[in-house]
Amino acid sequence: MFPQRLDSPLAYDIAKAMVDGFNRHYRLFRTESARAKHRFETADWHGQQRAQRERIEFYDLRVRECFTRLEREFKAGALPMDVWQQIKLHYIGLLVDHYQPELAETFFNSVTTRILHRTHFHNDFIFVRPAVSTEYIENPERTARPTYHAYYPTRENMREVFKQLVNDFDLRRPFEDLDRDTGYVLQAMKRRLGDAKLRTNFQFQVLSGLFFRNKGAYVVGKIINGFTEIPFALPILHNRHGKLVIDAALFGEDDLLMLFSFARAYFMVDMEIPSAWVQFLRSLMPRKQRTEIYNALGLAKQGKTLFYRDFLQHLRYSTDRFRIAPGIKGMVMLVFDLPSFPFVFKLIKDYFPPQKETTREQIKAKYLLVKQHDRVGRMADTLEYREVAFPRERFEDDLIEEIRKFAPSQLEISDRDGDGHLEVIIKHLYIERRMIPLNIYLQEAFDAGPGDPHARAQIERVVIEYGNAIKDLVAANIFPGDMLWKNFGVTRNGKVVFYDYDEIEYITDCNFRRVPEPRNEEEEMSGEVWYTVGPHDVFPETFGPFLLGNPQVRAVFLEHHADLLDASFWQAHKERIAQGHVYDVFPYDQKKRFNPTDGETDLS
Ligand SMILES: Nc1ncnc2c1ncn2[C@@H]1O[C@H](COP(=O)(O)OP(=O)(O)OP(=O)(O)O)[C@@H](O)[C@H]1O
Repeated sequence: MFPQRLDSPLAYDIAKAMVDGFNRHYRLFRTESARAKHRFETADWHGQQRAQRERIEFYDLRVRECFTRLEREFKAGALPMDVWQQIKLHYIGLLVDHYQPELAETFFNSVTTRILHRTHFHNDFIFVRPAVSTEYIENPERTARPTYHAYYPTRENMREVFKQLVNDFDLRRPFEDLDRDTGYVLQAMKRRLGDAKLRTNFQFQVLSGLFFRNKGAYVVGKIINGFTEIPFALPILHNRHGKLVIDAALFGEDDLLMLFSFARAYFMVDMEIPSAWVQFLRSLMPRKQRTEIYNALGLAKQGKTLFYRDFLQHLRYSTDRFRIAPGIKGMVMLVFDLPSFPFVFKLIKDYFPPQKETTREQIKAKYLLVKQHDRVGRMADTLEYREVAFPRERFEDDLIEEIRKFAPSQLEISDRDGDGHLEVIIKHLYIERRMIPLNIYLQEAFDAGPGDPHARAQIERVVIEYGNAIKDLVAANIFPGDMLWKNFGVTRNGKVVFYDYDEIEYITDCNFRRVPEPRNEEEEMSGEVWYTVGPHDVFPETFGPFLLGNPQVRAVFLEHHADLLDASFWQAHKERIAQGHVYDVFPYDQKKRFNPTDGETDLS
């Protein structure tokens, strides 16, 4: 019921305290993101990675701070519900001219859901749906930086305009040869545009801030010509002499999707009006959900909120049932999915078989490590949720039985909100993109038979990709622990991504060893491991028997990735990382680089 009067003197003060709490959060978040430019200019790669990691924590810290303030100053937990309703209305009022209203609404939800009882998690008290529009928000001040700039080159001045576009980012480090790089970019653009006539509206629209991640900075924009729009991104890197170079020109939605993939670390971008950035980015990648774009921009809580809204909407408009996910069941994770929805839901089992010496806390710590680490396009991002309620009638009975058997502590079946509908409530779960498990993918190709050329090509491509995935992980200082095919998935665009995190370790914590020579015949003939093995010892030459049973797989693997079976490969990279080296990992095809010998090479 809508209150006729806002008559609680406390309600405004509380709403104001919450907006202040959010503003403080966004100010800190933005400052940290803006500092990425300086870190890039000064080649502070460790600092960049540290900041990427630490920024993820900011949100929860600010929510906790705000919650504590409300409890201390206003005894928020004891307030009657009509006051809470007024708080929401005041809060909406305070957001009328706000530049990040959607994020502020999410912040409100994060704070209030810590205080209110679950039965009040509806639109009267929290923002189940958004209330304040994010359309057409602009900062009217003349000095404010707009979301994007438009440039209108002609054929004659294209080179000059393009150089201006790059110089407008005001990078405080010289380019080695911007004129040369401009030539590369314009050539690539010409190839892309073909002999299309330049229309009167021909222009470049470019987001006004650079996107920073690891050792790269990216210009992101689009070319508009008549009715055609071509998205583009230009990676800027340091070359081996510490000078800046434009390393490639990426055109089209597919290349941008790779750059903004869910399997990479979040970008650092200085944004005043994030919704306007999201809108622009969506125009470049219409197939990418808004939730994933917010995630890629480091606004992961907003991504989470939108994901949940999209998920509820999907549930309402679908009829299929949650089921045990296809593939080999996990020993520590219980995985289920909804066939019509492209994500999987993972919960940690209550007990594990003896070979898995781990605990719920350790597994959570590994998932957190992946969230905070550079995922280099090879580890899926996860969204973590607590107390998720699903309609009971949408669950298959054998899935319920499975959860009851392996994770009873995580399961509640009840009608908590008293609306007459039974719900399955899962205490803690991770949600991540569904992929085709690599073992299933390979099996399908094996089943097609060695005479099928398409299947053979598929096996070859995916085995090479698998080795590349492991090498990218190595570059990011990650040892996957368990490298079996079943722990990797194949994405929509054919990339191989790792998703089983419970055994990962830092490469620098592992001890890569050769299997010692047997000292006598008895040891030699022994089918058992006869040498002593420390807790962090890894014997790469023993990977083969588990992975390479199939002759075609074996041949392809040995041709491209035999080094992975050699302890010295791992040990050498471990040493370089330990010395402080940060490897380049390119979020685009190496073939697209203008000058592949520039800078360092990656591991492949
Ligand atoms: N993102 C995903 N997409 C598709 N299927 C998945 C995904 N994540 C997990 N699965 C399926 O669930 C199974 C178990 O998942 P996962 O490997 O994470 O569990 P685990 O308990 O850690 O496994 P292990 O027993 O190897 O330690 C996988 O083998 C796969 O079949």
